[in-house]
Amino acid sequence: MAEVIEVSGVRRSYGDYEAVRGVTFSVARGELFALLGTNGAGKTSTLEVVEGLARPAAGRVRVLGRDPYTDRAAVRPRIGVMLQQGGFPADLTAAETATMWAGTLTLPRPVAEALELVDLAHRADVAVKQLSGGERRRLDLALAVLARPDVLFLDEPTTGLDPESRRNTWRLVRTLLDDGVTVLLTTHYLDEAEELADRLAIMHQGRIVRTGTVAEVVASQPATVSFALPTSVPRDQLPELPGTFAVDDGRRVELHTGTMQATLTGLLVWARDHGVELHDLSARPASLEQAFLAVASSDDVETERTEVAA
Ligand SMILES: Nc1ncnc2c1ncn2[C@@H]1O[C@H](COP(=O)(O)OP(=O)(O)OP(=O)(O)O)[C@@H](O)[C@H]1O
Repeated sequence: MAEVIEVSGVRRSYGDYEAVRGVTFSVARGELFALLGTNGAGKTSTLEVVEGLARPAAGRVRVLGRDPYTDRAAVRPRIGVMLQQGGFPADLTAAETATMWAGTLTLPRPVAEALELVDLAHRADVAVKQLSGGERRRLDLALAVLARPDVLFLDEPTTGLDPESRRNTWRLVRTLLDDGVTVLLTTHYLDEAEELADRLAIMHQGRIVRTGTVAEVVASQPATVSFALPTSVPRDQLPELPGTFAVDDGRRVELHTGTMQATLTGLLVWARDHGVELHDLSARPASLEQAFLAVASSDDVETERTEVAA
């Protein structure tokens, strides 16, 4: 499948500070790729380079086969951009804002259709300054889809939206993907990434530290098997199983394992052979949140180590 977005070894600096430190990924047509990461990880800095708003200090970017910075005139008409903070003239209405923006485009959607797509048709004649934060966000999205873009960049598109509006936005994004639009998204909402992303990357301190499908990224973390041990069974009678035992003050036992099936089999065979009934037995894979937190905390440890060494 043809790659619509290709990013290879991209670096970006602000003065002496290198915010993006060699980022590589690609996105195929009709695919949604999500960039996740801690605050300041470099998501927006990366997105701006791919959008052609900034030149990378090093590396190569292609969008629809062209350099989005040097070949901006060719790329810009085919992309839609929803920035983290869109600036609108406050006194224009939503419809006037969209009409003004449509005037800069070659073959825009009808303004009414774009507002309808983001559920703002009923607010068309309301001045931007009177729209709520979430409504402004949706107006921003309407402008991004006005040009019928082949590639859509969404920087935290649902921040500040109520749950229903978020779900409506997700529905719109899915419709666009079905139509073959390619989407690069940044978000702090892990459920949003789980809902929408075909593949994702977790960035931290300017680098991609995990990437793949949600399932692949989650599989990098241990699953949890837990149960309550009957009081009649001493803890030291538990079998030797792969994974770490974490026994709290009560009778609850937790195992963290990278081989859930083998661990469960060992546990259940032991329980059967010893006539032990395991109460509240549960086995669950890691969540995307756990994978995310592991990335964040592993670097915290590194920072702490550095501080101790210094
Ligand atoms: N214009 C700028 N001048 C100097 N430093 C900047 C500038 N823009 C961003 N940075 C720094 O670069 C780093 C990456 O910022 P960036 O906005 O790309 O992160 P992010 O992952 O999008 O963060 P967030 O989740 O908070 O939006 C941060 O340390 C930030 O302070």
